[in-house]
Amino acid sequence: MIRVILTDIEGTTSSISFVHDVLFPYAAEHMAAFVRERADDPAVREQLDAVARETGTDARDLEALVTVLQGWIDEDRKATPLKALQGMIWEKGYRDGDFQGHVYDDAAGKLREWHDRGLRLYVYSSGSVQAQKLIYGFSRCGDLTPFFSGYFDTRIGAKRETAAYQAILDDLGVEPETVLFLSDVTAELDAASEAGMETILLVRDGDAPQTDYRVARDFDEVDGLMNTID
Ligand SMILES: CSCCC(=O)C(=O)COP(=O)(O)O
Ligand SMILES: [Mg+2]
Repeated sequence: MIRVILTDIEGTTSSISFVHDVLFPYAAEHMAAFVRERADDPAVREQLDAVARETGTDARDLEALVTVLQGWIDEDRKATPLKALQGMIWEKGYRDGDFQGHVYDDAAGKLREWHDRGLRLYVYSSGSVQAQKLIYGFSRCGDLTPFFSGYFDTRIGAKRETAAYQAILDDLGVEPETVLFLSDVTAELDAASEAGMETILLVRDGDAPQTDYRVARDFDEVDGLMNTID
């Protein structure tokens, strides 16, 4: 019986285009100024040092670090220091009202309903925990953060690695078959099911791929499929 729902963000609760056409360009536009202005802030410095270590770049060469980070944004690299810096940059955009977090109506409705039914809800995204709290806290459907019991990002591991899902299970202290993982990426479902979790593939747009996974078009269909899982 499912007691915990672990959800992906991009392509699952939220549209891919919001992340790629609004969030990523905003971070790209503001990255250089942010790094220049905030490089001495210990939280920012920690991430810049991590970028420098990972790439062999001089940690004091801010322009070179920005070039690396812009390249990572362009290739959608799920690198923890980039994700941390993006979260810090997006905070201003949300607070200034430049954009609201995109969450599908069906997702917002079911998150509330599942929470009220006593299910425990968690997020697992490549976006940093700060970015996760922002997209749900400043969502177009209102503040959804009260529905979540916790958040996981790439600091627990990469989303296509089984070890990350095992680490999440250890952290939650629950049996794998009581956890339902929702994602639009089959490689992530492969890793989660290898760890013993139940899974549903979200296909928000277009044709469903040939797959053995349960497929849902939205969270109303997820809710229906959940009843078929023992
Ligand atoms: C937290 S919103 C930004 C999401 C993000 O940065 C990203 O790379 C998408 O990752 P996901 O694991 O949600 O597909
Ligand atoms: Mg996704």
